[in-house]
Amino acid sequence: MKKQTLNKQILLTGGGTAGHVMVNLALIPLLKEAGYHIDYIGSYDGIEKDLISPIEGVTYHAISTGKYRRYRSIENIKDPFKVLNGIRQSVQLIHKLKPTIIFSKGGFVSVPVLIAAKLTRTPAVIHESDLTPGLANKIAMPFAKKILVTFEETLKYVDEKKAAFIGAVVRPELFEGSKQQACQLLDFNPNEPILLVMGGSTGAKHLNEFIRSQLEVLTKKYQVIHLTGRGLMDESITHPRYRQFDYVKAELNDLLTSADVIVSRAGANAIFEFLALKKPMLLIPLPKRVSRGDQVLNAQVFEQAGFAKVLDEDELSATTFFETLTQIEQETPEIKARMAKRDAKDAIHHVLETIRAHEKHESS
Ligand SMILES: CC(=O)N[C@H]1[C@@H](OP(=O)(O)OP(=O)(O)OC[C@H]2O[C@@H](n3ccc(=O)[nH]c3=O)[C@H](O)[C@@H]2O)O[C@H](CO)[C@@H](O)[C@@H]1O
Repeated sequence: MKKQTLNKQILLTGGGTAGHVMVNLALIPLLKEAGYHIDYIGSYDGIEKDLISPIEGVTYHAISTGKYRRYRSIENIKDPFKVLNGIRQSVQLIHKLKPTIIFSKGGFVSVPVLIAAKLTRTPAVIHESDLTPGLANKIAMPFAKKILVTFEETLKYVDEKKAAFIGAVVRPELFEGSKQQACQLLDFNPNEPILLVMGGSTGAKHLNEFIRSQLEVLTKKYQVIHLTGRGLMDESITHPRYRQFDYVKAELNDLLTSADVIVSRAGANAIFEFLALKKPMLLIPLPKRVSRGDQVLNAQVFEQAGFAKVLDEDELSATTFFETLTQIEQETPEIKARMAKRDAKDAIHHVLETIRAHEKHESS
């Protein structure tokens, strides 16, 4: 009798910002270990291409995608056609690759893939890291088999029969950072305080400009690491106590570990990483007027839990900024004690178990 082997073929998707790729990055090593063939659908030029395509053992497929903009633009008329083309390409890829399951981390690139999943009756599991679901995940929810969420509060926004609260997925390598290595790389003194600024994977122009305007005062007390976002570095600034990077990959764990305090936007992945590494944080969320307001809600939950202090971007001034930083310094032992009590869930294994529970069982 011919021996039957289980065909484990997974199709991953998600992108647009790094936040929509991180869970996939954490998942890929586990999937490889479990013997999956891994394909990834992303856009032609998004950050997911840069982060995923170099990974050995993962085949990256680029498709045409559209995006929803909150402002009037000619692109809003062209984009539905791009999405239609992306659906056609995804259906073709699904027919060719025959995945037993699709896992989506959200972002606009995932919309055509998930519509194609529905058309081809391929089971899909989705993950939402923000407190309120993003548009792509909202579109996918009715036909997803399971919706995994990072915030417990998200359960009230999704179909409770399908949803599971799993906590934050944090890449394991982030726990392996070394302050000493960071200080060597940066030529910083390990005995003096370090403040890290992160504007989110796509950067935050307003936050970047504000930090630069306060550098003289800030660097008197802190050595400053500034992650500006792609293409947003200001090469004209050279200061012995200031280092800027547009986007860091492998060294991120050292840089985060070295920080005594973090000033950041409130992207879901980043703030849970700071929490996992027990870093007190001052959050300046992306305002609701330029987004769907997800970061404002993420930040509120962290403030209520006593993990973060939050400043509205419209209230940001030298006075409010330095007053809030001083409060954080004074309360650091209590903040860290609250963070230490936080139950660290093994979220990434929950993702893998859910995938296994919902995939089609086909033999080859
Ligand atoms: C503008 C926008 O739409 N932002 C959204 C996007 O944010 P964005 O992708 O910016 O934010 P997240 O905090 O979720 O993720 C950023 C990720 O990039 C990593 N990182 C960052 C800088 C760097 O130099 N190197 C690096 O590896 C961080 O460690 C983190 O894992 O997705 C998040 C999760 O859905 C949302 O909460 C944000 O509102």
